[in-house]
Amino acid sequence: MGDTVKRHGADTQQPVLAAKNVVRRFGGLVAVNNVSFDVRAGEILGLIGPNGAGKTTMFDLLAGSILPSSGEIYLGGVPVSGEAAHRRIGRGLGRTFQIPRPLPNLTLIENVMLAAQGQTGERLLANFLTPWRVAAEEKAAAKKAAELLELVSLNRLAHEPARVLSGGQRKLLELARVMMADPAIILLDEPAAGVNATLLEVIIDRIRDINESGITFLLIEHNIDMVTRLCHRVLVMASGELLCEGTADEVARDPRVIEAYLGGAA
Ligand SMILES: Nc1ncnc2c1ncn2[C@@H]1O[C@H](COP(=O)(O)OP(=O)(O)OP(=O)(O)O)[C@@H](O)[C@H]1O
Repeated sequence: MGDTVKRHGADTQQPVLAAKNVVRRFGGLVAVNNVSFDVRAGEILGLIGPNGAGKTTMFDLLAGSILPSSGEIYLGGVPVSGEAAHRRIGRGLGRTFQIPRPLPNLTLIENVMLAAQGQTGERLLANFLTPWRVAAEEKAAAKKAAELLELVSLNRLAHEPARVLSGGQRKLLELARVMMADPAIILLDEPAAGVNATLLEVIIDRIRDINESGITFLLIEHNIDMVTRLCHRVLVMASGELLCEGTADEVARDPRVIEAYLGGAA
């Protein structure tokens, strides 16, 4: 796990992840407008809002794929706004994408192993000088990858090429891949999109299990049933701004939220 962020129970006062007055402009468009929020250790926080609200831009800012025009992002209390995405992964931030793209011809287990952080085998000189250490690390990574595939209910397919997977199974594989780096918090981008009803239940159960093991989640999701069942708290964005926050039931009844969705649909 990253040094910066501890799993919940270690320090419940400090938010795992925080945005303070974050602004992101694309030319004249303000995609994220002065947004502030905390993600508390151990929670599953939902991020919802109509199309174009700024949710994906917010994820890109949190993960470090893009930098804010102003404002600050904190990971475990440490300011990280200027840090590259891979540094934030090292600090305990994991992220999945709406459309996962595993390497189709590699097996599931190989795909998960590829996500391992800082393997000695990646460094040529170390590989040459300490081959026994590389072999031991590879064995440990294979064991961990197998356990993670079991955790996401894909162990049966561990030695199949990733190309055989359905869209929903790719989401589960993506979850296993992200877990390989021992994240403290995982940003999930639309885990329910394009997933059939049976697999959706598996995904909900697995996210719940992983959360109960101590990992915090922030998830963008349009499937309100999933949000209601999983999220302890929900943030609503519209037109780049944070409109309100509360439980799923509270925000669903909020007239500003209803208005934002009706406006977006018009
Ligand atoms: N790279 C970019 N260049 C210019 N405009 C962008 C860029 N990325 C996003 N935008 C604009 O920023 C606004 C917010 O987009 P964003 O994708 O963050 O919304 P969203 O809430 O994730 O929407 P959806 O639910 O449809 O994915 C939109 O008006 C979008 O067109």
